[in-house]
Amino acid sequence: MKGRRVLIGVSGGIAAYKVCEVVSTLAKAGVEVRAILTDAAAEFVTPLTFATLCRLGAFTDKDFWEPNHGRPLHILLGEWAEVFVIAPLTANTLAKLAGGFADNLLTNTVLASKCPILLAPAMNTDMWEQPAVQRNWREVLTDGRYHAMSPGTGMLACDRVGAGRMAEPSEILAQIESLLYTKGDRDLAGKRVLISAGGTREYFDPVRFIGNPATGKMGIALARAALHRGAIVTLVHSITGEVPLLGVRSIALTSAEEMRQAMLECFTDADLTVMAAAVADVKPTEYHSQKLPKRSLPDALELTQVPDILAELGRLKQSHQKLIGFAAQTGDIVKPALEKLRVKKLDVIAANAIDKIGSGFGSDTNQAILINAEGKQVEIASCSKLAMAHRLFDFVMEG
Ligand SMILES: Cc1cc2nc3c(=O)[nH]c(=O)nc-3n(C[C@H](O)[C@H](O)[C@H](O)COP(=O)(O)O)c2cc1C
Ligand SMILES: CC(C)(COP(=O)(O)O)[C@@H](O)C(=O)NCCC(=O)NCCS
Ligand SMILES: [Mg+2]
Repeated sequence: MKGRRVLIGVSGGIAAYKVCEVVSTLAKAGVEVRAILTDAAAEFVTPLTFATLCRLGAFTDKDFWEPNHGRPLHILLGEWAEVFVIAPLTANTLAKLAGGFADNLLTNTVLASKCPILLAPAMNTDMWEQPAVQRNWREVLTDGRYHAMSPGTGMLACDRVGAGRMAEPSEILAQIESLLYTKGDRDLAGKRVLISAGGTREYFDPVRFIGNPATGKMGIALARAALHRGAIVTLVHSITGEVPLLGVRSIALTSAEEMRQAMLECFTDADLTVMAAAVADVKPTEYHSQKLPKRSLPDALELTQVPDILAELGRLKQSHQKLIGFAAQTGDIVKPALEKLRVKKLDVIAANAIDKIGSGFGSDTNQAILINAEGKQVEIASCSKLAMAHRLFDFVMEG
């Protein structure tokens, strides 16, 4: 994202305080950031705070009317931006966007720009659910230029729990990264994408299990990337902790057998399936429903093979469906990946060197060699898992 240009529009809601973190994270990643504040936004967070975090400056309506910019400020900023983010988006500014109004720097810059615009509304539940607000929201989204970060449900600043909570900074940041990558293109629009994530656990009593270090980060990145490209996404995951993905159908489970059932159920409808989960290959043969006392623990554990989900999906695959696998390997990664691609009838495999620094389990970055059924290979150098997800979808869509 280094050197890319992101314009942040802030309208007047209390959620503006969380956008400081978005700006700070972008600036630290080397992104060129500028901010526009409405007069109401400046009541919540000062332009000085945003200007300092941005490094490149924050602008208000006072600047809009200054005669010394050379060319009009809204034209300069509109032409400069590669991605425009409006967060928080107030009911008031949303109404202006829906109507095409331009009575301040922020809304003039919207009309004087052509880049994709990411909208993150935030407001009290009664405000959000107002028919006029909902009408405006539907109206703006008919314009493909706008990308929605729909608000979530949770605790609001008025001490109420309900809809209207602004998307979290981490989600906004992820979608900015996607928009910089795709330039707003939705090449997976209407496609059903099924993704598995995380590492399964095979318990032999209520507290002890066979597992692996997978965290689900690659699968979550794939789900985000697919969602940002317009897909209808289902995420089947065995991840401990919350999966905060709004707009993704999420199925939580624990064991390989549960994952098998869920994947088989969802697979029929899927256009594209990516198996990013690390599924245990074996499970303890016996399960004890009560915790075994230490003294009763066996010296050796008898194991049984678990069904190979990916191979089963490969056998069920129809010609219109695409199936993508991951091969987490150490040492020579290409040879075993090619074998897995062929045996399991995959369309694409990502050969993943898990013994390299900044790659594989738990890390935020990844590197891989992508291989398709025709034998084409592309090496992807270390990048964020979200960037890896986009490179993978590009590779699949290019054929
Ligand atoms: C304390 C306080 C909190 C507010 N929070 C929100 C909010 O979360 N969402 C919203 O749409 N409006 C909120 N408003 C109302 C807007 O600030 C008001 O509609 C303003 O005119 C918006 O102007 P702008 O869209 O130009 O920024 C709040 C107002 C106050 C005084
Ligand atoms: C205000 C806030 C950003 C607080 O988030 P936080 O709980 O993570 O600190 C979040 O609750 C939110 O996005 N709320 C929607 C806007 C809102 O509450 N407006 C005021 C209602 S009167
Ligand atoms: Mg395996």
